[in-house]
Parts: sequence; C-alpha cells; structure tokens
Amino acid sequence: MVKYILTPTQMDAVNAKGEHILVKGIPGSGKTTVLLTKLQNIVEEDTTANILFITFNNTLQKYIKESLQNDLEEELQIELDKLNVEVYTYHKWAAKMLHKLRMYKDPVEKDTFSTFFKELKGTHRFYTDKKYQSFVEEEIAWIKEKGIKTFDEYKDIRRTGRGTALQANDRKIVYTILEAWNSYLNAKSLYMWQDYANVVNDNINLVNKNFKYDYIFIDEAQDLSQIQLITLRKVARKGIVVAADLGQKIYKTDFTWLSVGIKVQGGRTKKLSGAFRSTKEIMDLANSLLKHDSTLNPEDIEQEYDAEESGLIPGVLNADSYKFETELVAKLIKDIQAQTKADGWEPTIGVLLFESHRLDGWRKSLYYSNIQSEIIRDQYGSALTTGVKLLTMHGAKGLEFDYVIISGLNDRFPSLRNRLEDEITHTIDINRRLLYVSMTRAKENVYLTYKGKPSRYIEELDKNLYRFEVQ
Ligand SMILES: Nc1ncnc2c1ncn2[C@@H]1O[C@H](COP(=O)(O)OP(=O)(O)OP(=O)(O)O)[C@@H](O)[C@H]1O
Repeated sequence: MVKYILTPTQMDAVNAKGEHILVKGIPGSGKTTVLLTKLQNIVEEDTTANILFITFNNTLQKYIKESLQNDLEEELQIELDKLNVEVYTYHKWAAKMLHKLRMYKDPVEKDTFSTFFKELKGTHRFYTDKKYQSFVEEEIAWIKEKGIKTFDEYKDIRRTGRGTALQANDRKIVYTILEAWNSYLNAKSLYMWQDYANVVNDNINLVNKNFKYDYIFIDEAQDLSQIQLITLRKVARKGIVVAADLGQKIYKTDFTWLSVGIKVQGGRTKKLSGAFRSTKEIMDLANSLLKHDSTLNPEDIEQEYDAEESGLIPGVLNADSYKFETELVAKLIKDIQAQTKADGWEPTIGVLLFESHRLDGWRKSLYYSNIQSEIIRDQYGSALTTGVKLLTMHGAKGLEFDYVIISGLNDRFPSLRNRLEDEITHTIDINRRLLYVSMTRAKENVYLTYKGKPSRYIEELDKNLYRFEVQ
C-alpha cells in the first residue's frame, strides 16, 4: 500500500497477532498507516473478511475511504466496493445498526436541551443560575458516555478533570434532571447523541446476531467514549486494533483501557517511534506548547522524533486588525505558492480556524485577495487535492497539509466565558491539545497568526523556535 518502507516498529505493529492491539505514537508516527496496512494484509489473505474501520468524523471517513480505495486498487487491484469493508464514523455506524433493528430515532437539535432546561423549576443553583445549564448538559452527556444507568452507579464514581467539585446533593440534582430529560426525549422520540451507543449496547446480542464483524479498526480512539469503545469491543469477533495518542485528545470523553475491556498490557501495546509528517522544527515548536499540559505524563509527550528531517523555521505573525490578519495570511499564501512554484510543485495549504462560522468570511476575504480556496467541512472538500483549504481546527484532526496556517490565535482563544472554576484548567488543556494537533498537521511549515494581543498559547511557545513578525 505504501510508497515507502515501514520501519521495524511499524512492521512489528502490522504483524502483531492477538485479539486486542493498541497502536500508540505521536502525531505522524504512522498509526493510521499501520492500521491501513494491517487491514490490507487481512483482505489480501481473505477477501471475504468482514471489517469495520471507525474514523472520528465525516471528513476523516471520506479521507480514509479514498486513501484505502487508492491503495487497494494500486497494490492489490481490488475495488473497495467488492470487499466486506465498511468505513464509518461511530455515529453513522450506530445509526445504521439502529435503523436495521428498527430502533432508530433522530438526534436532538443543538438547542433542544436549552428549551427543556428553561422549563425546569427548582431552588438549587443548577436551576436558578443560568451559567450551570451547559455544565449540567455536559455532565449528563458524561454520564451517558460512561454508560451509567442508575443513580447508585453515578453517586460514588470517581471524577477526574471537570465535575470534581460536585457534592453528593449536586449529583442527586443532576441525576433528577437527567431522568426528566430522558422522559422529555422519550415523549419527543429523540435521542441525545450519547444515547446511540447506549442503545446499541443494550441490544448488543441482536446486533451480533444480525451483523458479523471479524475485525474492528479504530483510529483516533482517544476521543471515543467509554460506551462507544465497549460496544465496538463486543462486536469484534476475531480482533480489535486501536490507534490512540493521549497528546491529541481534544474531546472530553473519559475512559481507561481497563474500563472498556480492551487488554493492552504487555506485547499488546505497540508504541511507534519516529515521526514522518512534520519537520523537526515543527515538532519541536509543537512540543514546547504541549509540555504545558497539566495532565500528561512526561512519557506521553514523547520526544522520539529523531528520524525527522530538518526544515524551515515556523512563523508567528501579528496584525493590528482582522482585515490586516486576513491580508497577512493572503500574502503568506502567495509567498508559499510562488516559492513552491519556483521549486516545481504545488502544495496543499490548510488554513485552520477555531470557529466554524468564520470559514465563509475568510473564504471571501481570501477571494478579494485573488486567492481561491475550498472549505473542508463534513463530506465536502478534499484534503487529498492541492490548493488552499479552509477548515476548523477540530476538522483538521487526522489530516495533513504541506503548509498549515492557524489564524485567530488572539487573547480570546481559548474562551473561558461561562466556564466554572473547576473547568478552567481542563478547558485550557483541551484547547492547547487542539492547537498541538493543528500544528502537527503540517509537513513543511506552520504559521500562527493573530490580531491584537496573543493567545496564552502563543506566549507558551518557546520563543527560540519561531520567527516573529509584526505587520
Ligand atoms: N515509514 C515511513 N516512512 C515515510 N513516511 C511515512 C512512514 N510511515 C508513515 N509515513 C507518512 O507519515 C505521515 C503520517 O502518517 P500517519 O498519518 O499514518 O500518522 P499518524 O500517527 O496516524 O498521525 P496523526 O496521529 O498525527 O494523525 C503520512 O504522510 C504517512 O504516509
């Protein structure tokens, strides 16, 4: 499948036998490559094997499917459509299961919880103080993601990260609201997003009777929830192969391998060394940021990227206003395009923003500077073609671009508005990892831009590792 030779550690992971395999490694160490090669080896041996490959979001689903299609045709002259190989996001897969079992319900809209919450009456601060609404909603999502079914299970469960300050009575109130919310959903015949995995789990025997999966592959597993991983483990008949990196965890899900029943001890964990995407300069800068994380152990922030080649010096660019920032990015793109054209190639340039609703505005601004760009969102746009791509930082997960420009990194990122005291550190950590993931999407070089005052993360970067420019 690959146009290069896999390293001995990558080969060891590809050839690992056993029911449960965990592939660990820093960004660009080849986790996805190992998964795809392993999958190919299985179908090469048995073209009838039933395989499910779970990707994290719709963009990645498209990206993996296209990569797999190309590789299978090139290497094995087999069409993906002729195999029993499915590539899905967890949600699409669960929806498919529930449709087949006639248990499907539509998901809630963005504001359904808010409508429900406004009608609640009570004297506890969760009811009277509006700032607790999103806290309660996230706590309910957390309970469902853990697969918790009764108050007894919830009342004594140990918490890490957010929610640590919840007293016994607070938990009681959260659970009362959860029960009211479940009745509300039932009456409207809707599911909360987290319900899909729980319904699949409740009906796992039926699922297994109707669908037969020999192997399950999961990429970006660090961001799946406990209940999602449990269900996937239960449907894998022969083996489950999971790729994960805690340093890239950008969602609030919370599980341990033990809690999901995936056995990763001993030889079952394959830790990849090396990093093949980004230059040493990009990795050094990204690591100077990640080391501020309050939860990761030093061994999670691995430093083994010696194999990486040296390259350009990353840039941090500051402008006075939004208008100047977009002009600065336009100029940067033109410089990159002129340089690469002179060198005889055309790059992919990813322009990454935190907020999805800003993508269209940026596209227009770039257009006024004579730059054509394509928005990558859900199934739209391709990260596999050359040119300028606009997408969110979350949407860039798992993808790669020759050049990456991350914009909007001013002092309002991360936003701590409406965040409760015990959530602040967690919010800062999770957004730092998001920026780390975004930076490590770059192969040749990365640029960070902001207007006005810099984000706390810009201040955290090692100043010796980038070039600073003011417009
Ligand atoms: N042995 C190798 N030699 C050269 N290039 C490699 C090798 N292994 C992987 N690559 C390339 O490195 C890049 C990163 O690989 P891959 O996407 O598999 O890493 P990953 O660990 O899944 O990354 P991430 O976690 O950041 O998404 C890809 O472009 C891939 O083709």
